[in-house]
Amino acid sequence: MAQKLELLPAVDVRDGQAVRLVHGESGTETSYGSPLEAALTWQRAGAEWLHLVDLDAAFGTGDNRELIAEVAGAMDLKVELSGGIRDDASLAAALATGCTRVNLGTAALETPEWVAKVIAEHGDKIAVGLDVRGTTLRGRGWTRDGGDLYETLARLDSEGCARYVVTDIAKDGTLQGPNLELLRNVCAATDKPVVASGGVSSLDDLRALAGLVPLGIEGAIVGKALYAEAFTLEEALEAVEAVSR
Ligand SMILES: O=C(O)c1ccccc1N[C@@H]1O[C@H](COP(=O)(O)O)[C@@H](O)[C@H]1O
Repeated sequence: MAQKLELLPAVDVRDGQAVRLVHGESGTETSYGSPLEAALTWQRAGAEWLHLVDLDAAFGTGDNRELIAEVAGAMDLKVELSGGIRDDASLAAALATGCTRVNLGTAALETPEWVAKVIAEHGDKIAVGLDVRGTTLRGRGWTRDGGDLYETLARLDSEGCARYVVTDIAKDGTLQGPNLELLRNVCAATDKPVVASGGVSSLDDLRALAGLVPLGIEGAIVGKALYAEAFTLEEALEAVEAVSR
């Protein structure tokens, strides 16, 4: 039996609300109400993971730290926490939520020494989010260029980074399908597991990602497709289970 693709339904929080953005652009929010209710909905549907993002912290427009801690604390499932984790204090607050791992974006581009240190200290509790346009990384709410994808990947690999969360910004929030070519290329460049993010629109997209598990794709973040009810989480879990049988 092949390894099953892990599914990570996303709850992105802006100004206290669960939202989805298009291309990660501030101002494109569609609101989906209470983040806790959204997270509990995915948990009740059988999710094993939650991808929980503090978008205000990522954009530098404040934070939702207490709410994020409340959501993470209410979950029985595994939580991957992202957004604004850039120094010792924000990392300590993130880990104190009891999350399974954190996902660092901007810090990996702007403070590589600190990221190397926390990778050495925390091992697989640290993932790095590689958020790209083409092959150029973007940080600070995806508003600033942050270097070349493959150079950064090689550096992080050499520092022992445990896994990567790869987002094609051009696909994120668009329901246009994941960038399979990018994901194949990243998997070819690292031996570490890769979580795919951006563009999932259908069960066929999830089946295509499940087909990349042997290359190193470990999981897929699903956002807008679930909120737009393109399929249910139960259907998604069944679809990836079927590929692994
Ligand atoms: O998830 C989004 O839609 C998103 C949009 C714009 C910016 C960030 C976004 N998401 C997450 O934020 C972290 C990066 O945060 P930081 O740079 O470490 O502060 C990234 O990993 C995405 O998961």
